[in-house]
Amino acid sequence: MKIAIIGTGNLGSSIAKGLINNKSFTSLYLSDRYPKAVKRFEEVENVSITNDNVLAVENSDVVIFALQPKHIDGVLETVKSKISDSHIIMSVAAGVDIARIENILGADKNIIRVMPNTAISIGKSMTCIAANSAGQDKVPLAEEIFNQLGTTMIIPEDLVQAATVICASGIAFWMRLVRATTQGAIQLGFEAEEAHELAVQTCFGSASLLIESRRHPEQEIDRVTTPSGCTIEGLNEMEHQGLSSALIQGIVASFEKINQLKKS
Ligand SMILES: NC(=O)C1=CN([C@@H]2O[C@H](COP(=O)(O)OP(=O)(O)OC[C@H]3O[C@@H](n4cnc5c(N)ncnc54)[C@H](OP(=O)(O)O)[C@@H]3O)[C@@H](O)[C@H]2O)C=CC1
Ligand SMILES: O=C(O)[C@@H]1CCC=N1
Repeated sequence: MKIAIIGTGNLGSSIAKGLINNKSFTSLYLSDRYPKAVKRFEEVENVSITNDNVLAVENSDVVIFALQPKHIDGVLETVKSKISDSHIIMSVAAGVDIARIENILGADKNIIRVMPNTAISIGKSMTCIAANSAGQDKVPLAEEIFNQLGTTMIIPEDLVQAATVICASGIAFWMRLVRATTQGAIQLGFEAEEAHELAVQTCFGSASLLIESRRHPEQEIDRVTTPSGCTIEGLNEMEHQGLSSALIQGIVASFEKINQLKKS
């Protein structure tokens, strides 16, 4: 598969790293106006680093646009004459809907909105996928690419904004929870590095338990909360302080913001 990534900042370079680790391409063009974040991939076989977006499009079948919303329209305009009916156009831009891309490239082009997160760099992304009408038969190919880089879910386009908040911004939300746990552990007497290790491994164990047991979180909580014990004491205090409510309100605030971005 001949793949191009246009825009190799935080997310574009993470996708590149995941693809390179997995060797899941026959050629990979990485294009950015200043491709510094991917310079380290210069020597990788079949990887080309460029600042020529047109060259990248011309030499690829799948083109992933990993640009900020404010840049994507301009870049699409400059490459649109090179985009054919056989190209598969993917965009990860938050708040940029398929209609906006169709307005520039045409509704007859295969357009797929993909929403991964930065864990794609280590093959652990939760990636949501939604396609336009023309691109429906290309969805299995998108699944094939992104299943190698984590887990995928096909969703209707009107849920992509919500998926962005839960899965893409979600990385930051979970990181903050890990950091808070670390701060708590330091207060209880651990060195910072030890506290970090304890927090990360416990977080990893919790997610792994849910993935492997397929049980509801509350069932796992029941197995930890000894009656009159310390766990329920801590959990109840967290809820008195608004833990669940704060998380839900944060998710809703993030969703409201992404909907404003869509209109701007
Ligand atoms: N970061 C994340 O975790 C996630 C991001 N997204 C979405 O992905 C998109 C990219 O985000 P992110 O990677 O964080 O953003 P970045 O700003 O880190 O990356 C965008 C890259 O595109 C480059 N660029 C700008 N204009 C051009 C151009 N004309 N030609 C080629 N390259 C260009 C930028 O260069 P320069 O720096 O010089 O402007 C930058 O390197 C956004 O739309 C974001 O909403 C979605 C999910 C998760
Ligand atoms: O914060 C943002 O707007 C982008 C979209 C999701 C992750 N980063």
